[in-house]
Amino acid sequence: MSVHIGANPGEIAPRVLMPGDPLRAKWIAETFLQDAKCYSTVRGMLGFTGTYRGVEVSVQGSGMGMPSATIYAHELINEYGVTTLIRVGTCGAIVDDLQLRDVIAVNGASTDSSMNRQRFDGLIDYAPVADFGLLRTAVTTAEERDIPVRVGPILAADLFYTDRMDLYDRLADYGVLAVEMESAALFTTAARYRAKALTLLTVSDHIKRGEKTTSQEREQTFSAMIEIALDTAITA
Ligand SMILES: O=P(O)(O)O[C@H]1O[C@H](CO)[C@@H](O)[C@H]1O
Ligand SMILES: O=c1cc[nH]c(=O)[nH]1
Repeated sequence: MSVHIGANPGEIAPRVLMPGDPLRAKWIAETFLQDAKCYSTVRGMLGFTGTYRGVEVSVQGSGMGMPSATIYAHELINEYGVTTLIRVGTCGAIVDDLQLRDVIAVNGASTDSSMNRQRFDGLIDYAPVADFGLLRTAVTTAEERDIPVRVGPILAADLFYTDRMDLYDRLADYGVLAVEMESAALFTTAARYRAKALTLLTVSDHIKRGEKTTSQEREQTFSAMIEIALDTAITA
């Protein structure tokens, strides 16, 4: 057992899907995995291992925000030998040509978090990026499944409720598609410990247009993203 994950050694697969929402983890395990078993209920941050097309896959909730996601990524890699982490999250779009439920494959994550400023003494603006092999597999998989996927960069933000919408407009001018709250930390942690990481997101909100999905939809309905993530995970 690690501090925040109640699994015994060997109970977590080398490939892990990471939704922020632990109940999305439960839904993924129950809907997509065979013989899924819950290995951790610590802090209600549920984790499951089962098989997908005969390959062992785990699903671990990671919570909201970069401090929480970093704890789970760190322990999965360093205490359970996880080599592939695929975040399956939700996001708020900030560009006009994204619609609710569109899927994004994230290639890089800008951030307003100070975590990497601490790592590099404020001297370097480190660029957290996705693993290219995972990204390529996800795009190919999506094409094979006929699921449209937008590849591009996002902002990993500390604030869900911002009062600096002007900065979102500026980021959109620079090609940033959407905002979520974990990927910069996930990509950085994976790079630091030589693991591979990717983020797939489903647009749950349009921040500029004020459009939203329900919490039930965020928990239980973003199947296209999960199918791409699972196919990518078992190919990794
Ligand atoms: O749906 P998840 O994966 O939690 O991701 C997004 O949703 C949460 C905010 O509602 C943040 O964690 C954000 O990154
Ligand atoms: O971080 C997030 C996630 C979903 N929607 C948002 O607006 N922000």
